[in-house]
Amino acid sequence: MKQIANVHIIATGGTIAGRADSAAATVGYKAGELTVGQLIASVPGLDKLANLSGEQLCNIDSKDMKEAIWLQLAQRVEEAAERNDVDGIVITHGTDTLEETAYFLQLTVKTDKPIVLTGAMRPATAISADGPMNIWQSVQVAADESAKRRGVLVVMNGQINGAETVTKINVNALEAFQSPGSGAEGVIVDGKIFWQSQDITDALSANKMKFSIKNLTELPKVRIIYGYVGGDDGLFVKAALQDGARGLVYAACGNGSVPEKLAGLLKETVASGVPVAIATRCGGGVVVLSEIMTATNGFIAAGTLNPQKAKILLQLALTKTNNVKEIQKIF
Ligand SMILES: NC(=O)C[C@H](N)C(=O)O
Repeated sequence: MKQIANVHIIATGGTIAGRADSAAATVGYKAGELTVGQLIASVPGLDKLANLSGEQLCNIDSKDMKEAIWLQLAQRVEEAAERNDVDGIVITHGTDTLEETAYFLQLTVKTDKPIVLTGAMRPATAISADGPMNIWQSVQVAADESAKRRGVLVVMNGQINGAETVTKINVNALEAFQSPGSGAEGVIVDGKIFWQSQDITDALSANKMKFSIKNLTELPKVRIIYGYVGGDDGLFVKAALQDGARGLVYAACGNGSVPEKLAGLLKETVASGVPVAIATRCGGGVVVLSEIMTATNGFIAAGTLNPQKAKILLQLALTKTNNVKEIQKIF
């Protein structure tokens, strides 16, 4: 008899575990209601795909995800990945902050086993709920040898995206997640996985790059400042600094376009020892800064990372060093 893989499911809540009063409701529901056991039971034949175990870490709407929960989750994922009787891990999660959790795990969890995050856009009680198929496909990816050494993956709506590139691009559609620029790593069609990217990492060197969170009880405070017309008075920069921010991410309107009025304050911020990463609100492209902005002013270019992911990398970089040049290298 063919051996099937062992997949451990960690449930955290979200719409995938959401319940509404009516089967037609896709908005007025409560996220984080079903338990991990109920989620597993809702997918017919899942036990034939893999030997399953499950745990409930929390049961929340992911708008309420906390960095303290990330620290617990990363530890639980790593512990599960170290077990000989676990071949892959699936994490069920709300979609609103799923990309952030995925990227945090990507930067912190040392393993070469598949780690897959999934969620749903329709609550579990809806007609044509997308959760069960997403769970099925996630377990399938987590159980597959070919998904090893690909970093943390997000499986939704038949697409497999990488944690670093994926972002939620639609608030209603089932195809809510995409990787602008790079595209999906793979797709799942008719129960088969088709990889579109051959981007397999060397697990040893990838793991060496990971940040250790073992002794952390909280992450350094980093705030995102959003760029927009009329938002150049520095109010939020000053408030963030007063509140003890150890780093800032500026979500510029374009490629590194810091308004003249704000540039002075941000330069002073860097000079005072608080690093500033420049990302973009554009949703695509690579932020590349001029020599003057990096070498002279000490700004950090976020590259392809969106502001919310640049924030996570800056937080973790700050656990190692405050040195702007070092942090520029990490980015
Ligand atoms: N589709 C979803 O999962 C949205 C929900 N608000 C959540 O992030 O938990």
